[in-house]
Amino acid sequence: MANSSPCMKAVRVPKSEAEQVRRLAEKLGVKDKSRRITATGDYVEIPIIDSAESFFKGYTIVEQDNPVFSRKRSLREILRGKVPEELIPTNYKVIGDIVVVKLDERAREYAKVIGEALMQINPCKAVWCDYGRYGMKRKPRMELIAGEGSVTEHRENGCRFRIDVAKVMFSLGNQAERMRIARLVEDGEVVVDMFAGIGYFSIPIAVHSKARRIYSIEINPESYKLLLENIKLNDVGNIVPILGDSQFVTPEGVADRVVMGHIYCHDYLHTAIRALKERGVVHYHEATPEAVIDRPVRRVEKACRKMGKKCRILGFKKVKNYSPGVYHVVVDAEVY
Ligand SMILES: C[S@@+](CC[C@H](N)C(=O)[O-])C[C@H]1O[C@@H](n2cnc3c(N)ncnc32)[C@H](O)[C@@H]1O
Repeated sequence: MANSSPCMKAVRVPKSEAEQVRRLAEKLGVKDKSRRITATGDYVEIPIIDSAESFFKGYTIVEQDNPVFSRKRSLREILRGKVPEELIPTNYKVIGDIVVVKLDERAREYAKVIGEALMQINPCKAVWCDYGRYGMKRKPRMELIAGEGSVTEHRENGCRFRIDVAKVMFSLGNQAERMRIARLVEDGEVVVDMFAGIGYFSIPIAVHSKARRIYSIEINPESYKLLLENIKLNDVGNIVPILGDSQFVTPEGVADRVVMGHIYCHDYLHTAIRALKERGVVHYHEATPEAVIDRPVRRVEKACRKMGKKCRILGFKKVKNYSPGVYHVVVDAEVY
């Protein structure tokens, strides 16, 4: 499996250019907010997220050996004496101007005070507690614990996403993968995004590639509505949004590439293969326990065999840790 240790990249610029580069990183949504901007001598380092280096061509990219982290420590400081040390969250995510935090079962009685502390250290309008996702639609179970509002605009990789955190999921951990796929798309390709959501993959593909057409299929009307808004927001004209179950509405024989961005979608592999032209690439996602780490590859190979097709595994990559001992992985396979 590809190395997945967290990347601590930063753009190193002379002080005089720091503000300009910071603004660019913010605008593109690629500034790593978990680390602080640091200055050494005449140079400033602006932390950026994994795979964002290509936005800073001509600048020096460094791997930070001693990154300075922000926020987490101050959350601990604010909550010391109010919340038992071991129940203070060590991690949370910022989506646009909303903070989303997961709390240990025992920390829930302190939800309000934790929410207020998070509002103190983040310029945000609301804090939501995330109780996980359920069903094939991956609907989040969320509770408002401070502030108000659930709709926000998140920027990443030069794309804008309008999102309602109370209604649809958003995984910041998939950010690098979304950009990786967009970069693989070659000029003139037709792409099918079988689990489009609010446009997680479709929007970056439309923004960063010269795809001829992207069929974006989404079953949940709430996500579909946001997908339509995001198409407008990013001013892209090559996405064909389709509301429906991809098992039934996926066009056949049209695609150079199919994105299966759902971690429980092995039952849809045949549909994905049918969507391809004579030859094409499938990006198949799965949440798989470490003990059966080769299961996703086996499933792709089996589906191809059943359909009388051959396949060549182009890549197998960990996207992120899903839960203890379970990985979210992606298989890239050429099918012909
Ligand atoms: C939550 S997204 C996956 C997240 C995404 N890969 C990312 O980068 O963050 C999966 C989407 O697939 C949709 N979905 C589930 N089953 C579907 C189906 N049969 N047809 C079309 N869309 C489906 C869900 O409603 C959801 O919006």
